Amino acid sequence: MAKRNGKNIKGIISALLVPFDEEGRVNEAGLRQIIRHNIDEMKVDGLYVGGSTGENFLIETDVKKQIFDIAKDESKDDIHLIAQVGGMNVYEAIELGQYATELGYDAISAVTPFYYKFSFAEVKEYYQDIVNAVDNDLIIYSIPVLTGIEMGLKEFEELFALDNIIGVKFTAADFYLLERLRHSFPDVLIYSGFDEMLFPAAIYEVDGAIGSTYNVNGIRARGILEAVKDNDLAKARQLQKESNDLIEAILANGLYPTLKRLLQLEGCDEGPFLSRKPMASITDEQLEEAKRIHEELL
Ligand SMILES: CC(=O)N[C@@H]([C@@H](O)[C@H](O)[C@H](O)CO)[C@@H](O)CC(=O)C(=O)O
Repeated sequence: MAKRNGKNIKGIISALLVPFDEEGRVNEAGLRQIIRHNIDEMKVDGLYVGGSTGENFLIETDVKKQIFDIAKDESKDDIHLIAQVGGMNVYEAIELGQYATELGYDAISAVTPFYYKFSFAEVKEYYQDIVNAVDNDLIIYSIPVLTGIEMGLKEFEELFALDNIIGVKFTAADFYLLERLRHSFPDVLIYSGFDEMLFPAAIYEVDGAIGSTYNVNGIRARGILEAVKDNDLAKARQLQKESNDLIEAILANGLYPTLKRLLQLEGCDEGPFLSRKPMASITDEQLEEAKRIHEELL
């Protein structure tokens, strides 16, 4: 299939949650409901498939492909699709990137390799290897707090100079760096990666946001982007405050189990909505708190 134009991907992009059953298999019917909920109710502009929110680092290559298949099949061409293919295995990243490109994904994304303390030269070669082998646009995924890979303006400049690297998912609270990046690379796509910091990121004119909580809070998030564009900062701040009341409660109760429970309470009710081991199953207390969050904060 022909390469799609990742440059059009802007706005609110949900990092797709994936429900699993007791044996760790994908609950396909539930996954399809989550995708439809994102498209029909949250009105998202796109889905980020295979992110950490999809528990991607806990699953096998063929299951990652299965999830890419289901997301493409269910969403057709209704929204943009980004396939997160990165990890510690560059050969897998290439295989998955080629697979998602064949399926018609608009772009791929790859987290910086983690765990080992890779040098910037190694990180750059990883991206070079992926873009050499995959005929698609690529969005860098930078999340230093979890990967330990810190990059500054100079490093980003080197990566943006590589063919087909079109953007970055910027998951950091470094607003100085964000401002410098926006100023220096007006044509590079920048996505805010921390949902609780969307308002300040929007002030710096990010092109969009990729995050987990948009699965249930996509409408408020869009409101933040629109209010900032309209220069209605009081409204944007209020929406971020409401979002952060919600995000704070979700994080305190356990991110993925709570988001999955909220989706169930929103009507995505087909089959089990468990996490993949070694992530723990939701407890009765967490279920109770999720109910309260749904009633009071959503
Ligand atoms: C570490 C983490 O979970 N980050 C989330 C955020 O959406 C995050 O859940 C949210 O801001 C709450 O802290 C995303 O940036 C991750 C993401 O999009 C992905 O890889 O699935």
